Amino acid sequence: KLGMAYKKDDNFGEWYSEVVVNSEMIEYYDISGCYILRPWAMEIWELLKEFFDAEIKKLKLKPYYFPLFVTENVLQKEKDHIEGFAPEVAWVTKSGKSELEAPIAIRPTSETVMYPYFSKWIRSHRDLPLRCNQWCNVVRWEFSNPTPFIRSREFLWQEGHTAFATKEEADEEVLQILELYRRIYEEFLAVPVSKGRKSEMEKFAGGLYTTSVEAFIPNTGRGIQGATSHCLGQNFAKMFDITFENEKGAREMVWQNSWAYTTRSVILTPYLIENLLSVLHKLFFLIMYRFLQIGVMVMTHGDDKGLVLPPRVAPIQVIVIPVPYKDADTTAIKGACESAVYTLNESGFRADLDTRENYSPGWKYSHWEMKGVPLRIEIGPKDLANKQVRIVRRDNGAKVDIPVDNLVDEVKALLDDIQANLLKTAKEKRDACIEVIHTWDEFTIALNNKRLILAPWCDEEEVEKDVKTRTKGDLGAAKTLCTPFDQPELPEGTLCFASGKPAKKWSFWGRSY
Ligand SMILES: O=C(C[C@H]1NCCC[C@H]1O)Cn1cnc2c(c1=O)CCCC2
Ligand SMILES: [Mg+2]
Repeated sequence: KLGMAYKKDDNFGEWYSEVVVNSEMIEYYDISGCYILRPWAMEIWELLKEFFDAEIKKLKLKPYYFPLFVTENVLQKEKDHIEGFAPEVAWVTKSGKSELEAPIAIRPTSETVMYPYFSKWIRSHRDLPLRCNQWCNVVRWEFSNPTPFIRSREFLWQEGHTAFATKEEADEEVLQILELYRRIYEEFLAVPVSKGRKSEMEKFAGGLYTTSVEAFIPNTGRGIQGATSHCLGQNFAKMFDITFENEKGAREMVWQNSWAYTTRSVILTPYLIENLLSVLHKLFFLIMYRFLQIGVMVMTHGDDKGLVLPPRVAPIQVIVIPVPYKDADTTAIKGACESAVYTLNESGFRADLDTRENYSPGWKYSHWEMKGVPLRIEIGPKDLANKQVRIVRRDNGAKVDIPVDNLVDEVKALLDDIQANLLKTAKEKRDACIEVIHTWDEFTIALNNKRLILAPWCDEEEVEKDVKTRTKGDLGAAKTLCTPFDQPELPEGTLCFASGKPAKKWSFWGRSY
């Protein structure tokens, strides 16, 4: 399938759904809310996993695998904050024809699976810190409230669960992990994010505080929460009796963190919200595509020709295409292509060639542009004669002829430039959306202009709730996205934009996914 039916700026949701299918990232599945991850998506996920896993091993994280299933009574231990989530929990009630005595839950997250064993394993301060990470799938049978849409139900993630003797150690690790999440976005996906702290209302209810990296999609004017790194305080230690004997022989509760970069996000929500009416008669668009990192990357860099992949996550960084003319020496051209690929692979690049006879060069150009491959190399008779290759950039379409002898250096320079260029462009676009406001009127105007709003706030939860109420609408209410660690100057006497009380901090506000 070539060419896009939808334009990114005209019909974002449809454009997005088309891109992820045409680029062969996902295939829709016959259970709504589930999808098949094809190699073009899984290879990206595996590149991110390779980086993150290596980095957390430096932080002494150990790999575990806990069961998919959790019993009802253990799950209920989180009852004080879980009841809000209860509808999302999927249960196994039968095996074959017979009912199970007691239903068994499928993990929606693994605190209740893990922490009874943390309680058993942690006895003395010598057993600390305990650092556990698992790569797995989780199931959340989510329903997006008013619309009849079923949100996706299974996703992949990594979940880190750590326990320390002191709060200081926990606080430090929260930020170490958050920095890794920032790197995933900015250094791999070339997506700019803001590090900050969630408000009391937006944080994980079971924790002490939540930090997150927040991205923003200019096309829809919506913030998107990236990964989250929570300090749980001693809340779960109390729930699950996770205590240790300290050096003085006294018994203390541990301090815990949990953190995930969840490959989930409601990608079609912008589609849902933006096109609620058209959506209703397009019920077949039931697909919820939750692939946080990758979804945000597609949205940020994609264009009307399809995906644009940052080189550091591109499964193929360079595609080599022979351009034979009728009387050309096709064997020599093919040989030149093969040696170019060989040279690049030997130098550590992910290069491949497309020698399929049944497709024209032109068709191949469009196909690999749709898949977002950062560089295309064309080799025709002229290139062969001049001992050169033609390189075409996917991000800006620039064409350059380079001597075969300089191939590796030129490709390296081009890929580095593309990676930097994608982040720089995305940062400029995101920054252009940021609007600093001081009054309620400025806030509502900025909100309707799809801005990422930076506003002085009194930090009162009642006020946050009030803003949500006052901005209700079919585009969704405004909410706090995070309080950025990087705080601008707050002049004495600055008042909260919503309550008029003395402002305590600058926070990012906006609509979100
Ligand atoms: O999962 C978390 C917190 C925490 N879990 C571990 C990784 C980090 C972070 O996501 C919050 N949460 C979200 N969603 C649900 C639950 C839940 O606890 C429990 C019930 C089902 C739905
Ligand atoms: Mg949820």
